[in-house]
Amino acid sequence: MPRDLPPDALPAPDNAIEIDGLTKTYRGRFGQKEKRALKGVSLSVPRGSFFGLLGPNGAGKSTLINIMAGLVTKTAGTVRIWGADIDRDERGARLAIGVVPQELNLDPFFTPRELLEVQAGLYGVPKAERRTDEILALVGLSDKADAYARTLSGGMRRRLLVAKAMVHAPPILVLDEPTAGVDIELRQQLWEQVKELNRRGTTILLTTHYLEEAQELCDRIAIINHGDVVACEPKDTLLKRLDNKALHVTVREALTAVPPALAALAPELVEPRKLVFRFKPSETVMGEILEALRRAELSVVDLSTEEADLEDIFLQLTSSAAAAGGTSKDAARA
Ligand SMILES: Nc1ncnc2c1ncn2[C@@H]1O[C@H](COP(=O)(O)OP(=O)(O)OP(=O)(O)O)[C@@H](O)[C@H]1O
Repeated sequence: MPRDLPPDALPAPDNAIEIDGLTKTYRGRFGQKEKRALKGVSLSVPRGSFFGLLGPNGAGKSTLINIMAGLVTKTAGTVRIWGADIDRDERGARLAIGVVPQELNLDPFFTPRELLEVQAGLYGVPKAERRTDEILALVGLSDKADAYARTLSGGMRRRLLVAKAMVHAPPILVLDEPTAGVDIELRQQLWEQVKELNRRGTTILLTTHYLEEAQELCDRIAIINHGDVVACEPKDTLLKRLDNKALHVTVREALTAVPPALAALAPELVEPRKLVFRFKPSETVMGEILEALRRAELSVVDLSTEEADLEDIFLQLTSSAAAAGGTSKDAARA
């Protein structure tokens, strides 16, 4: 694929990716029913963001990524990548994006250096502009530059795929479940490298099942379920959505029932000396609970709080979408 403009010479749009009303229906074959994998997805990925696309198995994440990568044909809707419409300027869209696929599909008889050189050739990157050694260093594979790919560990292969997606210096990097099967240490290394790319300005779109990773890495998160977007917000807004906190209190006195003075707060007596108060921080301040405990003449021995995390939100949103028959807007408003 010849390349006219280095991606950094392209005008920088506000949104690295803009998806509007995207639908995909896989035709049923061999008597199977057709499958609506995407049901009118609209999403914007701001330039420079670290964007997480979360969803359970079969939600439609790979379909979405494969449409962006030009591997799957959409049924309807528009997709603009770095300002290039995938229907009208397919090449512009392809040049602006580097995709790290889920499968470790590498030619075993190429070395990392050869692989990156071949890939650079495919994208028409002139020899003088190739950054093979720099990219290998960035993904921590300098010392394996001349080893056959088949001798690399799973984690190294994964990092090589990241390197391969970067040879044409795309301003957007898409990672489809990049840490599946990668051990914890290598996962951390990979994340550090991807974070560094993001700090240097690359927009990252990541799909993952690991909620805690999305929580740690991403600044914006979209949740997709049954082909619908059920949430798309800055991470902090999403985390604030669950207005729920739990206060765990250990008291000196052994209780057999919740004292009447606490009844209005409806705590749960989980053990004779342990009470759990669930409350909405927007409505109840913790001081009110402590004051009620004092009125009930209980001596507090220990206190700890528990905040909602992304996992809670994820479960809440995906289950409410299922209950609502999977309609995105209703679920997102719920
Ligand atoms: N080529 C295909 N033909 C028919 N149905 C398909 C095809 N590819 C995907 N599907 C279906 O479309 C839906 C979305 O699949 P997709 O792979 O996009 O989900 P996903 O969110 O990426 O899941 P996973 O995390 O398991 O990869 C699923 O129900 C899947 O079975």
